[in-house]
Amino acid sequence: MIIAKALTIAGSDSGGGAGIQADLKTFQELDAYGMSIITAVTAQNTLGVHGVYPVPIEGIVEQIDAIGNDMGTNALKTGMLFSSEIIEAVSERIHHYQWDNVVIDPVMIAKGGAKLLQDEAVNALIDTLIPLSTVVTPNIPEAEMITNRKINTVEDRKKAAKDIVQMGATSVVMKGGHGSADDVVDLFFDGETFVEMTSPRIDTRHTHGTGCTFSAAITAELAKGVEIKQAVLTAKDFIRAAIETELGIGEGHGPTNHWAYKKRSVKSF
Ligand SMILES: Nc1ncnc2c1ncn2[C@@H]1O[C@H](COP(=O)(O)OP(=O)(O)OP(=O)(O)O)[C@@H](O)[C@H]1O
Ligand SMILES: Cc1ncc(CO)c(N)n1
Repeated sequence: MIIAKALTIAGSDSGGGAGIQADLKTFQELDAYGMSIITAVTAQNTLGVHGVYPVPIEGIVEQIDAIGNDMGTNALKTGMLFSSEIIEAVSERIHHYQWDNVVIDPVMIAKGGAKLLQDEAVNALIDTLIPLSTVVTPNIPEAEMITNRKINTVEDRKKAAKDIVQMGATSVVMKGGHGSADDVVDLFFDGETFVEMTSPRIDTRHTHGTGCTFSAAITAELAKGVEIKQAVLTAKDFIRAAIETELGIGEGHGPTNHWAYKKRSVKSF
């Protein structure tokens, strides 16, 4: 049996709904063998981020080398990278190991408002990481930061997606979770064609870690050899099932239900 291997390079969420923990749960549910590089430890629950402790660069590089020198990976994603130094070190190692199927979730701010990426690190993201990516998955505020554009209309989104491809990304999914329209529209662009992936907005406050879970699902699918557009469609199904069947854990923005997709075999696309 060939085992698909998937790697996450991200921050730890003690609450288990986002970050490394969401990624590993998602990899497991989608039948990929999960591995992790921890870039920062957060003290976090459904009420917010209470502390951020970046791992020293040598510790991050040593974790990556431990995987690169032995196990390898079929796909990887990045999440919380926190500083330009971490972004540069991670980019250099991805390049060194010639890893492909690279999913960049440009995590910047947690739902409660805590900064998970320092402002000055956006340039390092653009210069070193985006050019290595198979797909970049910004939400609207992240796409605004990366492209330095205000995004209000669908046309604005398309222009921003084109800008990100110009920066060296192979494809982009601009996520539409933020906002209050009846439908959530994720815009996929592969450099040539735009595809709007639309689903009904689910009315819930339990959306902690939706972005992490979505990008982890794309990564697991790429690890198994699925092509990018289909990987994104499956990820949208996965996150939809996970949001629809909330667990009701915690007093604030609770985690999504990582079991739901496999248990229900939801297929809506
Ligand atoms: N209320 C919702 N109903 C249906 N789908 C949603 C909802 N909220 C988010 N999604 C889906 O979840 C995925 C992640 O989108 P979102 O815009 O929430 O990412 P994000 O802001 O990066 O998340 P995070 O806050 O975890 O970083 C997308 O596929 C989006 O369509
Ligand atoms: C560690 C971590 N990564 C990403 C997010 C974004 O959801 C978060 N809240 N925490």
